[in-house]
Amino acid sequence: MMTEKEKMLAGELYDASDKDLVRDRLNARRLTRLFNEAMETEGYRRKELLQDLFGSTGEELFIEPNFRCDYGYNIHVGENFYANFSCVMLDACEIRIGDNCFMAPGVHIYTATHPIDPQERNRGLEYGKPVTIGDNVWIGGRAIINPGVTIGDNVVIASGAVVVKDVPDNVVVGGNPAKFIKKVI
Ligand SMILES: CC(=O)SCCNC(=O)CCNC(=O)[C@H](O)C(C)(C)COP(=O)(O)OP(=O)(O)OC[C@H]1O[C@@H](n2cnc3c(N)ncnc32)[C@H](O)[C@@H]1OP(=O)(O)O
Repeated sequence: MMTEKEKMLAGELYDASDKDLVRDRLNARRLTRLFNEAMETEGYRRKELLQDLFGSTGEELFIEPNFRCDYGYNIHVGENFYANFSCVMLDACEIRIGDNCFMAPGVHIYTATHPIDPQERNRGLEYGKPVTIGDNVWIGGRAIINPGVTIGDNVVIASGAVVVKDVPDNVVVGGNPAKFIKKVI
């Protein structure tokens, strides 16, 4: 029989009140609290805390506090990752981000979702869909990346975009829902 964690990672309905998942979220809250409280002069400690929190990282990464996530271990960022203030990543499923990706303030990435049917939703079960972001992606301020979205390489997401569908390589998209704006030369 699958554990609740295995179901969560497989994108199946799962019970988030499962004791192992509660423990894992508490650990992520502890690490993010320590990260968010670390002094601006403690760059090395901040980086170590992120490396403990995330599933994998490159050598170079910098996140401006405050940062929030659910589990941390489902987040994989490539080389040279940067996120500005108030980034939120709900990582019930994997969030995979390539190399040289930059996030402006207030970017939210969600893998977590709930059933549309209220009866099913009220049973307390939820599920997730992974998010994948390619290399050389810049996400503008207060953009939201919805569950299940894949973003290609060399993409710019305009500020305030709500990305609900996959985005191909080499384009700028924006708006709610995000649509093609122009090609990246
Ligand atoms: C780590 C950090 O990033 S911190 C920096 C924080 N800064 C930001 O988040 C800024 C993000 N920048 C943007 O959103 C910019 O508008 C960009 C990069 C998407 C586009 O900039 P430019 O290439 O200069 O495009 P330009 O201003 O000419 O606009 C092109 C078209 O896109 C539209 N557009 C521009 N920005 C947006 C937006 N945020 N949402 C929707 N449409 C937009 C314009 O209205 C224009 O449409 P039109 O051709 O019909 O007139």
